[in-house]
Amino acid sequence: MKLQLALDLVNIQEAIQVVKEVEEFIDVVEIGTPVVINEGLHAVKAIKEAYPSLEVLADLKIMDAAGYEVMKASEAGADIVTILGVAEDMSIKGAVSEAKKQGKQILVDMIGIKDIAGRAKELDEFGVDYICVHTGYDLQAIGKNSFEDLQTIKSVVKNAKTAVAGGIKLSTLQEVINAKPDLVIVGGGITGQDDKKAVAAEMQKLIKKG
Ligand SMILES: O=C([C@H](O)CO)[C@H](O)[C@H](O)COP(=O)(O)O
Repeated sequence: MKLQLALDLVNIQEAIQVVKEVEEFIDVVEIGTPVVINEGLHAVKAIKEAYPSLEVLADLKIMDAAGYEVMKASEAGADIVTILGVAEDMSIKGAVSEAKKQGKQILVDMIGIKDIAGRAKELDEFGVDYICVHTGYDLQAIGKNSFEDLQTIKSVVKNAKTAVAGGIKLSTLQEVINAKPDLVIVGGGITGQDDKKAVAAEMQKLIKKG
């Protein structure tokens, strides 16, 4: 099980600084969608250059022009690129095909999907690397989480790795770990804390313990 740090509300310099604090406790750094919107793929390039030993995920949440966008993110240094599960099958297949060509991975974000089990089964057949259940900020605001959806994808996905994101905190991490996802994504649960290093260290400890 890997720990991914999601960076959403920072600029490039702040991102580099946050990663410096928690580098030893994380496996993947996510350049979040708001950062890509503000800074472009330069943010992906800067983080990969600063931390070449960490995997970098570009949270593009691709909806169309998938092959092209995966190619550009890959050129910037992304190891994993995200596409939305609601995208057309053709777009998902295009993303997978380009990622394979580039030696990269595709994570499908299931945000906004109603039939989680049905779509996860289809996506699993397309050869995506990760299927990620995700409660975005707007639904977190009304108290939702993705813990039940994680159980759902765990029960139907046979090939892809599973991931979970959305409002995970130190206090809720054990519940997530119990469902055994391959990747746990944490943003504000680390970046919003005064002692980011201590929280990330504790999270890594819990993940290693299982
Ligand atoms: O993908 C995300 C969100 O849509 C904003 O881009 C976040 O990275 C993801 O939700 C993880 O962040 P937290 O919810 O703060 O843990």
